[in-house]
Amino acid sequence: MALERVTELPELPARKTDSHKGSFGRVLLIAGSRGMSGAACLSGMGALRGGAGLVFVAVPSGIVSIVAGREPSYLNIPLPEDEAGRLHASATETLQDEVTKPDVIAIGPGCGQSQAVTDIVTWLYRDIDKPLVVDADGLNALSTLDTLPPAAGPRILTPHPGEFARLTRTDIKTVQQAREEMATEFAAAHGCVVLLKGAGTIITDGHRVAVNSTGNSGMATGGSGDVLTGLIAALLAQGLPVFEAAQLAAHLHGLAGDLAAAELSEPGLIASDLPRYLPAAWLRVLAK
Ligand SMILES: NC(=O)C1=CN([C@@H]2O[C@H](COP(=O)(O)OP(=O)(O)OC[C@H]3O[C@@H](n4cnc5c(N)ncnc54)[C@H](O)[C@@H]3O)[C@@H](O)[C@H]2O)[C@@H](O)CC1
Ligand SMILES: Nc1ncnc2c1ncn2[C@@H]1O[C@H](COP(=O)(O)OP(=O)(O)O)[C@@H](O)[C@H]1O
Ligand SMILES: [Mg+2]
Repeated sequence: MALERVTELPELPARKTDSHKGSFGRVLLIAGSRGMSGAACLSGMGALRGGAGLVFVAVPSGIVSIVAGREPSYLNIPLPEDEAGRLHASATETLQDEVTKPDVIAIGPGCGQSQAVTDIVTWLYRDIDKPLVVDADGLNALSTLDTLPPAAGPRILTPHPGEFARLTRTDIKTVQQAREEMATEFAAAHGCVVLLKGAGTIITDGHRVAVNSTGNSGMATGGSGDVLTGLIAALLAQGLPVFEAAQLAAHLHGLAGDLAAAELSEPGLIASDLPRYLPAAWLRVLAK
C-alpha cells in the first residue's frame, strides 16, 4: 500500500467556554529515578504547558519531594523504590490502581534500567488499553525483549536514533541512512506510531508519514525529549488520535525551540526553556 504523506497540521478540538479541567484529560507520567528527577520534572512541564487538565507525576518515593518542589501544579504519586532509587517491582501494586484513573499514560524518561522497569513497561504495553507513550528507558526496556508484545491499546514510541537502533538491533548509522523506511516498517509491523527524533523528526503509523520542519540544533541538549513526551501525552489527553498528537506535538516542540533560540541563541538554549516558550508556540499555531 502506498504511503500517504501528511503535510497539514491537525487541529486541537475546540475548547468550549464552559469546559473544566476534566475536559482536557488526565495524564499519568511514570518517570524519574535517583539522579534523574529532572526528566520527570521536564516531562511534567511538557504535559502542563501542552494543556492537559491534570498531570500526575509518579516517581520513586526518594525523589518525590524534589519533583513536587519544582512545580506545584503537579499531582504527585510516590512509588516504592529499589536500592538504586529506581522503581521497585512492588510499584506494580500501586500502579494497578493508579492506571485506572488517567486518560493517557507515558513512561520512560529518567526511569533507569532494571528488570522491574522492564516488567512494568511490558505490563503497561501488553495489558493496559489506554493510549501509552513510551520514551527513553521505556524503549530501552522494550529493546531487551525478544520481540515487542502485542499492544493492548494505542501506542506512541518516541525513540532518538540511538534508542531506535537498540529497538531494531542495528546501529545509528544504519538508522540515519534509512530513517523514513525503518520507522514506517517498524510502525506497520507493530501497529504503533513511531516518532523518530532528530532534525526532520519522522512521525508515522506505517500508512501515513509526516516529517517535522520545526526545531534546531539548540534542542540537542539533555532533557529536550523529556518535554516532548509530556507534550504528546497532553495532546492525547485532549482528544487527538495518536498520529495527530505526535505530529502536532513535534511541531509545537520544535516551534518552541525556534522561538526560544531566537531570543536565547542555540547554544544558550536549555531543555527547561522549551516549556517556557510553548505558550508562544501555541499562540502561533492557534492563530492559523
Ligand atoms: N535531566 C534529566 O534527568 C535527564 C535525563 N535523561 C535520561 O537519561 C537516560 C539516558 O538517555 P540518553 O538519551 O541520554 O542516552 P542514550 O544512551 O539512550 O542515547 C544517547 C546517544 O544516542 C545517540 N543519539 C541521540 N540522538 C541522536 C541523533 N539525533 N542523531 C544521532 N545520534 C543520536 C547519540 O549517540 C547519543 O550519545 C534516559 O533515561 C533519559 O530519559 C535525559 O533525558 C537527559 C536529561
Ligand atoms: N539538530 C536538531 N534539530 C531539530 N531538533 C532536534 C535537533 N537535535 C535534537 N532535536 C530534538 O530534541 C529532542 C531530543 O530528544 P532526546 O534525544 O530524547 O533528548 P533527551 O533524552 O535528552 O531529553 C528531540 O525532540 C529531537 O528531535
Ligand atoms: Mg530522550
